[in-house]
Amino acid sequence: MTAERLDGKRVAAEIRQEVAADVAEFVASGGPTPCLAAVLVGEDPASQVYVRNKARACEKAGIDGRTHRLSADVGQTELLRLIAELNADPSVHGILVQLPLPDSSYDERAILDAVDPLKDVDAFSPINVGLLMQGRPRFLPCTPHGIVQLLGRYQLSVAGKRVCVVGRSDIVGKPMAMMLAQRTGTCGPEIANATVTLAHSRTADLGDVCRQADCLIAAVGRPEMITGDMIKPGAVVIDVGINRVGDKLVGDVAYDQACEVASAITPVPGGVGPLTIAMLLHNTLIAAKLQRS
Ligand SMILES: NC(=O)C1=CN([C@@H]2O[C@H](COP(=O)(O)OP(=O)(O)OC[C@H]3O[C@@H](n4cnc5c(N)ncnc54)[C@H](OP(=O)(O)O)[C@@H]3O)[C@@H](O)[C@H]2O)C=CC1
Ligand SMILES: Nc1nc(=O)c2c([nH]1)NC[C@@H]1CN(c3ccc(C(=O)N[C@@H](CCC(=O)O)C(=O)O)cc3)C=[N+]21
Repeated sequence: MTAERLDGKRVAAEIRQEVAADVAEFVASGGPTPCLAAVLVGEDPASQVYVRNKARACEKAGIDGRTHRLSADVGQTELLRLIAELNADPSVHGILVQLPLPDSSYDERAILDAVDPLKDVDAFSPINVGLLMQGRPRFLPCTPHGIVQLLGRYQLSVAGKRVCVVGRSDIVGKPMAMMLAQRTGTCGPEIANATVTLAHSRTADLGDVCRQADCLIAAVGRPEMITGDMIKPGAVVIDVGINRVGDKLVGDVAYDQACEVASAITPVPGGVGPLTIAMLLHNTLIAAKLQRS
């Protein structure tokens, strides 16, 4: 079998056009130009790329994208001061603090908690996590939401099926598992009602657990750790991993092997990454709408 390539880049472009049209309509109706403030602390090269891509995407969608670059040693107090300033600035609708922060001198939890929940376009604040958990989300976290959109637009239903999410981070794995297990309509009309297994580094017999899955979602951060023998024939494989190996980007899935077994798979690059950015733009427009009313 040669798996269908799920083109995240194309679907992301489609979503970005839809967001651009919605932004234009919102502004034409007298709304303010949506504005996203990204905060980048330090010089991490991957973060630089991501923030640059995001700024370009904002511009194309008619969103005002601002980047606040701080040196790695500004410190907790200064960073909290900037967040308080952005919270209080009515022209800023969305705030994103790029992770990871440069070192352990920052209390990441306290910094993310400081972002006004109405401007929390990453959906990392406790209130937004809680609302999602309860099935009444305000913002959906960007990466899992991008995956839901991709599955929906390729009409790959997971309803009633077994999904295995590998990785239990607060950014990807945990909210992904939660979203796919929700009732119809909770996270949009597209995708719900899966039977979800959430695997992690303490999972026994990971290969067996993965092989049960009709849909396998890898968000681990280990290059090509999901090998062909861990995939159920005909499964849909979503590779969230972004790993820099030498000068190449590789996913968490051994792509060539997986293509022989899976029915559909996302590539890296060009899979989940571009969708994350598209959903961030979507959330920025939602934030602007929330703050208008
Ligand atoms: N495409 C995109 O838009 C995005 C991509 N990413 C990428 O996705 C990957 C994961 O990121 P993130 O979710 O932040 O990851 P984290 O590093 O926060 O978490 C990794 C998870 O993988 C689990 N894990 C580690 N080793 C194993 C193993 N051998 N077997 C099973 N599980 C294991 C960990 O388990 P435990 O909890 O037990 O430690 C943990 O739950 C990274 O490559 C990252 O760059 C991230 C965000 C967005
Ligand atoms: N507060 C916060 N929110 C995030 O959403 C967040 C974060 N911090 N920190 C890091 C991770 C990672 N992440 C990516 C987004 C897009 C691509 C992306 O566009 N990738 C391109 C390739 C880009 C390249 O060439 O390097 C692709 O996969 O095709 C990658 C990774 C968001 N994250």
